[in-house]
Amino acid sequence: MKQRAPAVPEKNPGAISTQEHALKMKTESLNLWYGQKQALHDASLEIYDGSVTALIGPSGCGKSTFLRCLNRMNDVIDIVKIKGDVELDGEDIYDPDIDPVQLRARVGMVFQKPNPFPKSIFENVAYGPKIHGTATNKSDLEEIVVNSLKRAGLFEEVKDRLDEPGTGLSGGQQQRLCIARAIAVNPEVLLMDEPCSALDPIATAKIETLMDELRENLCIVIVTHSMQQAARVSQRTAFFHLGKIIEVDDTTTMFTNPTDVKTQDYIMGRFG
Ligand SMILES: Nc1ncnc2c1ncn2[C@@H]1O[C@H](COP(=O)(O)OP(=O)(O)OP(=O)(O)O)[C@@H](O)[C@H]1O
Repeated sequence: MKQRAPAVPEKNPGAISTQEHALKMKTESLNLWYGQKQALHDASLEIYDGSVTALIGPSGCGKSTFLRCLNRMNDVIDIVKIKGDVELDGEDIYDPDIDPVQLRARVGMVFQKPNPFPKSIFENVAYGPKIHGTATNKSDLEEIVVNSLKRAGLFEEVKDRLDEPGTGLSGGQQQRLCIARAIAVNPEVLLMDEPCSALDPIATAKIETLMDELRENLCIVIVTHSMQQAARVSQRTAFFHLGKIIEVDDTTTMFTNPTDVKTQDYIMGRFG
């Protein structure tokens, strides 16, 4: 059965003013090849502070590839070649002087499948601050871990078992643990690649609420297959098709009055 266009839910956070929110990241004419196969074509996007940007589009259109360009996660794939600009606060993140490890502390990432380390809950969150040297002593570290777990909405559920393995938590709790781990190093941008696809509706709702709280202090870019989720959590949406960004606009406009016929067809469920 064909999917119907998602009504923009009442919970939709509404548009942000791109005048009032600082431009945090920007891609310009971004092209990416996996060997001979071009996966991104001249992708240009502006990403604003204090907002959630949703990347939507049919399977294989390049959403995850684009997301991974924002913190150079594609660097680890040998056959990848990239051309074009990606800026963070006006600085080229592909400049040879930029250390990708430091960059990934500023632009953190949460993946589709929760992937806690095989360590305790405490150690999962303490890992980043330890390797980046953000905590100078034990009590600093404890404070960072507790605060990160609180910000990720997980502390109350785990406060009595911080020494137990992170892998022993439920799927939704593990994903919030991964969010706590990502925010423990105070990233400025958080990339989320289908963070709720392995979660039930209650765990999904918790993550969505969390995203709305977290965006006060950072900017979020989320890849989602769910148009309803894009409409619920994001202020801006970019529609991808065959490696191109076809349309980008504030989320309400995108879902109620898209300009491009391909966007209309996708959100009406005519393909994808
Ligand atoms: N490591 C890789 N090596 C070769 N090709 C790849 C690799 N990763 C992705 N691709 C190809 O690049 C294109 C874009 O893939 P990508 O995963 O970015 O799309 P997507 O929109 O995120 O898809 P989905 O919604 O199914 O996750 C696809 O044709 C895919 O097969």
